[in-house]
Amino acid sequence: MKTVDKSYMKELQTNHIHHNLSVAQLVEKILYRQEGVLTSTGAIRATTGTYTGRSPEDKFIVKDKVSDLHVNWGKVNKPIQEEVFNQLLSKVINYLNEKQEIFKFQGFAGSDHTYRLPIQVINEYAWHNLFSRQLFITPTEEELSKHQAEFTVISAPGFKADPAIDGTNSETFILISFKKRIVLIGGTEYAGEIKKSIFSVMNYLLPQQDVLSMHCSANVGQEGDVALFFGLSGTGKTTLSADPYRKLIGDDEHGWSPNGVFNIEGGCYAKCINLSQEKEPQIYNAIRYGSVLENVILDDNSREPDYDDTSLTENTRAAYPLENIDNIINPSVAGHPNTIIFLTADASGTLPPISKLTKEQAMYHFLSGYTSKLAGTERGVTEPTATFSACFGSPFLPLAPSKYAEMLGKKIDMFDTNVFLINTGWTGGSYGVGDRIKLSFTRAMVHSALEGELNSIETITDEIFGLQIPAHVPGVPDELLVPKQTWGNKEAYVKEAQSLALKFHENFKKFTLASDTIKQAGPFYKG
Ligand SMILES: Nc1ncnc2c1ncn2[C@@H]1O[C@H](COP(=O)(O)OP(=O)(O)O)[C@@H](O)[C@H]1O
Ligand SMILES: C=C(OP(=O)(O)O)C(=O)O
Ligand SMILES: [Mn+2]
Repeated sequence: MKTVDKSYMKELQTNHIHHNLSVAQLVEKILYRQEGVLTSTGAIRATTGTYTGRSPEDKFIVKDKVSDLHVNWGKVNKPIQEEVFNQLLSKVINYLNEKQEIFKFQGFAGSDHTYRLPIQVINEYAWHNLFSRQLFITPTEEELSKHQAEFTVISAPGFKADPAIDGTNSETFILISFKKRIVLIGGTEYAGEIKKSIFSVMNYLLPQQDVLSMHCSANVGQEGDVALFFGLSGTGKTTLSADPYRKLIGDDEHGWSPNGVFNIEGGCYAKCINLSQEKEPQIYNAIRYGSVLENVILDDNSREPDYDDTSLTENTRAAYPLENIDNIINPSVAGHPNTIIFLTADASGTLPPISKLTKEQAMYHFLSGYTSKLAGTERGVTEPTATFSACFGSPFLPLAPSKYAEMLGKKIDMFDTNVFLINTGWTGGSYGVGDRIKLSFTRAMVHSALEGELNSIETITDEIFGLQIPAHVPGVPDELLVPKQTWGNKEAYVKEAQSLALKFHENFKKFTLASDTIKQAGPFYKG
C-alpha cells in the first residue's frame, strides 16, 4: 500500500458528496441538473462548450523530489512548481465546497489485480462522474468496502484559472502531482482529460513494476491469440479492435506484464464521426442506456443522434462500459501478444496500407510513432498534420520514450511477436487529392495479418521506405497494396514519399542512443 498524502481531503467538505452513485442514479441526476439530455438510444448526451478535445498545452507535471528523478521534462512534460499546484488545489477545493452537491467514484485502473491502482474521481458534474464510472473499473461491493484510493482525480471544469495569477497556461489546467498523488483538472469539460490523465499516471507507475504500459487497443482470437493495435488518436484503435470474430480486451490503454496483457480501463471511448450501424455495428449498438454521448448533435424532437453532423466538433464521442460490446473477455486479461499492429493514418498517402516489419524496423517505427494528427482531438488541430509521437502516445508518457521502447523490444524478442505497420490513412494521393482507405479493406488486411496468412507470402520491397509489402492480401485488390500504383501522378508520389522519408530521418536524429541496426532500419531514401 502506497502512502498517500490525504491532508487536502480534510479541507474538502464531505457532507455534499454523493458517493458511488449507480448508473441509474447518475442518469437521473444528469437530467434533473440539466447537464445533459436523454437521447433516443437511451444514452445521455452532454456538450462541453469551448473545449471539445484535449488541451496538451495546458497539461503540467508538478516538479518535486519525487517526479524530478523520473520525468522526462520537455514540451510534453512541462514542469509546474509545487506552490502553484498547492494554491490551485486549495482554490479548487474551496470552489467545490461551495457547490450544493459533488460526486465521487471509487474504482480501479488496471484489470490485473496484481497491478491495479485504486483510484477515486471527484467530479463537479454528474455526467463526468458517469463517464468515470463507465471508463474505469467498477469495484464489487466487497472491494468497495475495503477501497483505499492511491490516486485521486479532482475535476472542476467550472473553475477557470487566471494564468496571470495562478501560473497556468490558460484558464484550463490539467496538473499531475506524483507526490500528492492527485490529478487536478479545471476549465475544461472534455471528458477525455479524465481518462487520459490517469493513463499518464499509469505510464509513470507501471514501468516501475516491470510492466510495459501501452497506448493500444487489444483483442483475442478464438485460439487465445492476442493482438495489440498501437496508434495515436484517430488511427483506428477503437474501430479495429471491435471485431465480431475476436473478443475485445480494451480499446485504448493496456499493460503488458510478465503474466500477459491487461486492460487499464473498464470501458471504451469511441469516436462517433460518421458512425454507422453497417460499418461499425459493435460500437453503434454499444450506445444505449448508461452510455454518454459527447458533443453529438441530436434531432430536436426525436432525439436521434446525427453522427454525420460535426457542427460542434469532429471529435464527437461515445463512452460506454466494455459490457456494452457483445464479445469481450472478462476480466480483461489475456496472454502474451502474438501479433502487434502499428496503426498510422498517413495523410501523405505514401506509406503502404500494410507492411511486415523486421524487429529492427519495429523498434524504429515504435520510436518514430509517425502519423497525422486528425482534426478535433487536440485543440488547434483542424486538418491532418504530420507528427512523430514516440511510442504512438507521447502526450501521455512521463518517462523517456527509450524506457518503453526497451521494454517492448525485449518482449518482442522473448515472445517472437510479429509486427505489422498498417496505414489507415490516405491512398491514391495525399489528403485533399486521394481518399481515406476503405475500412473494409483495412479490416481484411488486419484479418490476414492476425490469421498468419501474411507470414510467408511473397513481398515487394518499397523503394523509398524499405518496407516489405505483401504482394497479395485476400479481399484486397493487389494494386491498392503499393502506394505508387494508386497515384495518378507518379512524380508527385515520389516527391511526397521522399519528403516523408526525410521527415523520418530528421525526427530520428534525436534518438542518439538507439543501436546502429535500429537507426539503419529507417527509410531507404536518405536524400
Ligand atoms: N481504413 C480505416 N481504418 C480505421 N478507421 C477508419 C478507416 N477509415 C475511416 N476510419 C474512421 O477513422 C476513425 C478511427 O478512429 P478510432 O478507431 O476512434 O481511433 P483511435 O481509437 O485510434 O483514436 C473512426 O471514425 C473510423 O470510422
Ligand atoms: C481520448 C483520446 O484518445 P483516442 O483518440 O486515442 O481514443 C484523446 O486523445 O483525447
Ligand atoms: Mn480510441
